[in-house]
Amino acid sequence: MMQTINACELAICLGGQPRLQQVSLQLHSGELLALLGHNGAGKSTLIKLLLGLYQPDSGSLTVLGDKPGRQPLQVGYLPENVSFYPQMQLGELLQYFADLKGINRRRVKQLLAEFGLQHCAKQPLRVCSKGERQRLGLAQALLSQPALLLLDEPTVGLDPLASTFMYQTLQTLRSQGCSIVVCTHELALVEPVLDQLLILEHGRVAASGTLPALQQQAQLPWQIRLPSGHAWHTDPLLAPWLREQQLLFPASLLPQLSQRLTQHWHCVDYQLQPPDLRQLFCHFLAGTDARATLAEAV
Ligand SMILES: Nc1ncnc2c1ncn2[C@@H]1O[C@H](COP(=O)(O)OP(=O)(O)OP(=O)(O)O)[C@@H](O)[C@H]1O
Repeated sequence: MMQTINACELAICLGGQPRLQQVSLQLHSGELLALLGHNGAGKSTLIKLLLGLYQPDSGSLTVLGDKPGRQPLQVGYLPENVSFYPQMQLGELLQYFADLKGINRRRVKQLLAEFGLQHCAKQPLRVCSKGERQRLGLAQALLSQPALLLLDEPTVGLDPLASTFMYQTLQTLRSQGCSIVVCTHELALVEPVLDQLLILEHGRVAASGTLPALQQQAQLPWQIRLPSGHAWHTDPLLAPWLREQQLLFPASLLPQLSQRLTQHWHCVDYQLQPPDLRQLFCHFLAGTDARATLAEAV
């Protein structure tokens, strides 16, 4: 698998303050990285480094085997607050971006159709809905069929259907070999599609790796929801972990408990739930003040 991003010990100061420190990250082709962190953690700053808009003060960074910013057509970008010329028509604007990148009209038509934007192609941007503008934003990022897509909070303000559509699109792109970095607070939406996670806390890496690796590392309790109609409390092996209709236990006990359920109780219809991304996020950012309230709610 080709390495799309190779970042080693990146650091940058902005406005006289360290904004990123010792940030390392490797991403391969066809992988999706969820870039998470509290507001002001440094997510957008990292994206700007990947685009070559900022230069690191120290550390090394290659994007598609090159210095960042050297292959603009290979990198698609959807900024956080995308604003387009309000008086331009949606289709006209996509064509304008295509012309800037030297891309032909067929691709513009194809993207308008793919993103369900044909009906509003002749509408000025100022009357287009947030969802239509965001789909346009993604379409412009995909004009040149980039190998790497960088998305900064792509679903802010979108309704649940539009957000789901956005993540389905990302999943398709990923399966076609596109590498994706998505910066988001929509943990439930990104969880099923991510390959890797990078959680930033005040510019430093609070956690990074795959979801199973972080689930292992966090050592948060796992849950098994049990079916009703059994006297679970009579089992000396299960009883210590029983809370109403569920077992809450350390991951290391999973083989033992699941064996007990299947062999002793002949129970196979239990639901196993490892810690989810929201719980992991709170766990790894537990020291961050704003996170404390959130952690209590989980
Ligand atoms: N050009 C700049 N000059 C000075 N400070 C900056 C600059 N760009 C970003 N910062 C500061 O660096 C910190 C990280 O900002 P950044 O935009 O990367 O955070 P973020 O994680 O994307 O936040 P959010 O989730 O709120 O979008 C913030 O404190 C921000 O004010």
